[in-house]
Amino acid sequence: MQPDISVKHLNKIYEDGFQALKDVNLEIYPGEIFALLGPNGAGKTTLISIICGIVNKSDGEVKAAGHDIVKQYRKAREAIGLVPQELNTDSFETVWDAVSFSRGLFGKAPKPAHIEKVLKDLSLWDKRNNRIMSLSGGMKRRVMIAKALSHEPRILFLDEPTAGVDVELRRDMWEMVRKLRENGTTIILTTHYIEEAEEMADRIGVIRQGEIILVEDKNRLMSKLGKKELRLQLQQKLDKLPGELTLEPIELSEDGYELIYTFDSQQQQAGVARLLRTLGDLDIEYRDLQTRESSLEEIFVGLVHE
Ligand SMILES: Nc1ncnc2c1ncn2[C@@H]1O[C@H](COP(=O)(O)OP(=O)(O)OP(=O)(O)O)[C@@H](O)[C@H]1O
Repeated sequence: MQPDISVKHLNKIYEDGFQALKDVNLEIYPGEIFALLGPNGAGKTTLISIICGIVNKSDGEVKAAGHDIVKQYRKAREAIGLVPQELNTDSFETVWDAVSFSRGLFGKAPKPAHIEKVLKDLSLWDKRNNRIMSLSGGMKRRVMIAKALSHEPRILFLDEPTAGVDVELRRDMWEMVRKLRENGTTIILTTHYIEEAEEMADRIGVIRQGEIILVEDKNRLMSKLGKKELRLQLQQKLDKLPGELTLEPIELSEDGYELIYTFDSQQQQAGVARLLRTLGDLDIEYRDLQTRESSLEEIFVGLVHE
């Protein structure tokens, strides 16, 4: 399958000499939801801006929908809708006019039926005659998405789509993004909210200091890098960890009443079974046990701070 976005050996050095992207390689396929994660200043916006033709690359090759973003600028740009981080919504225009106008900017002939569909999909139809400045923050965000979809792009970039929005609206946005994907749109989003990536993404890319350090299917990432923790509450206090247990990644709590065993999700069964057998052999009794899985957040923090 031909990727919708293809980035090869991309570098970006800003005029002041700062290298914001270092040999970035990335492919994103039709119909995916791809989440780009990275700490502040990692290069997420720079990467998106280059793909969308807003910032010039230093070198490398970037294609959108099979079109080179420099040599076939128009075609590449036409395939992309961008919802930027900064919302520009002080407009006196009505929702309908603003969204229709955006379509015109791409040189596309008016298509009221499409604008109507976009507004309905985004629950903006009732507001079509309202001025944008009179809308709530959440509605304004939807207008930004409607504008980005006005020219029927197959790829949608969302830069921090839910920054600063409340939990309810965030859930609404997630629902909406899923609906767009069902209609065949490829979606690339950057986010600080790991929960957002965990909830929505099919694949996750992690960028740190301008380098893509990992691209992985979300579920595989969680099972590959996720850790599990087993906590055992002991019947009797232990003064120190018995020698038989020191080979395992196991700790004794300060008060001596709890054993904490951390293991990779993949080695789960063998390790836990062995541990429980050893405890039995040593006559160490426990009265309760709990397990906990690490979240994507913990995996992410581990990755970017390595
Ligand atoms: N025009 C510019 N000139 C010089 N350096 C820049 C310019 N724009 C961005 N940078 C630097 O490039 C790096 C990457 O910035 P970028 O905005 O791409 O990061 P980001 O991952 O999107 O961060 P955030 O999550 O904070 O939005 C930062 O160190 C930033 O200061």
